[in-house]
Amino acid sequence: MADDYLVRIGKLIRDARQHRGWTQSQLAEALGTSQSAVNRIERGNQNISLEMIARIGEALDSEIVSLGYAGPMHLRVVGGRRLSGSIDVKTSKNACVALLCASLLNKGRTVLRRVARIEEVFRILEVLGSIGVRTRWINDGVDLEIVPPATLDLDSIDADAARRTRSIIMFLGPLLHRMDHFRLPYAGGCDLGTRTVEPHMIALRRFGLEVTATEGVYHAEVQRTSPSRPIVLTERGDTVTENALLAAARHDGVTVIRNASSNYMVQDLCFFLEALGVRVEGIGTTTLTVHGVPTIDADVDYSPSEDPVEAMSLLAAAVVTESELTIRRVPVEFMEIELAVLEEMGLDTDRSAEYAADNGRTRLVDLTVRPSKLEAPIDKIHPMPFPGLNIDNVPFFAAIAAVAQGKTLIHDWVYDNRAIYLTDLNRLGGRLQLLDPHRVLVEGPTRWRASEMMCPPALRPAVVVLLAMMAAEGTSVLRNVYVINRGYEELAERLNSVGAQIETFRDI
Ligand SMILES: CC(=O)N[C@H]1[C@@H](OP(=O)(O)OP(=O)(O)OC[C@H]2O[C@@H](n3ccc(=O)[nH]c3=O)[C@H](O)[C@@H]2O)O[C@H](CO)[C@@H](O)[C@@H]1O
Ligand SMILES: C=C(OP(=O)(O)O)C(=O)O
Repeated sequence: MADDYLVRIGKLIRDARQHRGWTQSQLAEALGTSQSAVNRIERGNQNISLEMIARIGEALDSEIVSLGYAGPMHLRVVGGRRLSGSIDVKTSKNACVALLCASLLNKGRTVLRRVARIEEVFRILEVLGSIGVRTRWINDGVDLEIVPPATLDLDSIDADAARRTRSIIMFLGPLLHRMDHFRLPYAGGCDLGTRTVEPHMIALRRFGLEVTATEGVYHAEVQRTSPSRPIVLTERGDTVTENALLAAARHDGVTVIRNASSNYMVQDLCFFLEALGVRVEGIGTTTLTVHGVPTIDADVDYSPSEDPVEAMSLLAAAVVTESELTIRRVPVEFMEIELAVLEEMGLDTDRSAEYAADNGRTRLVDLTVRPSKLEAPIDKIHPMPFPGLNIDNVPFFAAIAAVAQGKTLIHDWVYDNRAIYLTDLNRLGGRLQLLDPHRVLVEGPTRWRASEMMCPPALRPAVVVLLAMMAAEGTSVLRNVYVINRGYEELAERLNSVGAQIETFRDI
């Protein structure tokens, strides 16, 4: 009976694949598996998980095999287990989405290596596909190839996919060189309260872009012009700096951008622009001088760097579970303040010699974290633009502070909502007091207890809750984890590979 079931599913998959006009190899590539595995699945000779059926359904865009995909994904966590061994940091969500937007600058073929297979990237790929850009996973689903068409079809844009990301805003910079008027759906992303796009508009206006916003749509009109003096960003934001860089890259002349972010994703974008033939001076500083080139037609191959926020997440996983864990490929320059604060709190770590990331520029180390007796830091934890403590790393200090002795004040001055979500840790035994929407007082140490709850609607707080569940004895359930999958590739599976016990399941 069981075998018969597999044969029937296999036939459904074969029919859906043939309906799509794909070979077994093409489906294998989309799934990051081998042609022989697809062959076995189609003949009913391979046990197939609901997860795999869901992925096939997604790849083939087929309702027939989308069983298990339609419902949201949940996690069941058996906590109280120590982690051990080593785990690699993947490439960053924030650089990958910026580089995908940047590929729109290039007439030629862009290959991005080891791109994180995360929902945020999938949404941007859906948007790119809908406007005529050819994208495919190559080399067993590890790398991405992107080939834009001669003319983009913005009228067919996948608005649902676009609205689920904030990164779509970075289409503005490249598009202003390709068309005189266009429409884009409003930018979405995590629910972190109001996030302004005004600094983007102020910067891009200098290139002749005017945007009016009505009913969920940006209407863009372009009368190309040259910024006659340096562009001074009103905020040192990451995506606004990237948008200004994207506009400057194809602007025929030299553009100076002041108060630029020098954060990791901005640096990766600068290195990529250099690979496209655009000279950028001042990388790593707050003044960027861009020598634009009006036409970019290059076959380019670039490797985005590792994610400092994922590195911080894995470090926090080790700390809250009191484990010894080696986190490999940590982009150490973008973790320096975090590591200095943790050292003051008493965290015992060991670093390997530095080595270069595949982009040849970013410095990496392997970091071993050991179980330590932590004390609350004397000063509050608060973010600053790079080279300050990364805003996306702040939530992880809530989990770490919860296992330290004493009271830690966390001050997230940046986002309206993110600190509030951290109080979800109280449902797992945490003692966090919300002083106001931006400040949380965390008292440790914590005796975690298992619980069942919905994921907070913001990526980092959601992962923080997951980490606390990993520390809590017993079985916890975290419901609807799309928001985690937005920024982390197979996080549960990877944590399981170092000793966690996390099962994914869905409502059917
Ligand atoms: C795709 C991507 O790369 N997303 C990152 C990027 O989003 P992004 O660049 O879109 O960040 P925002 O523009 O939303 O800026 C974050 C918040 O910081 C405030 N702000 C920022 C800079 C500044 O000098 N003054 C100021 O007040 C903004 O008003 C906003 O409330 O940067 C954020 C802040 O590092 C990160 O959390 C996001 O993960
Ligand atoms: C806030 C974040 O991302 P985004 O800008 O994509 O919403 C994040 O990565 O934590």
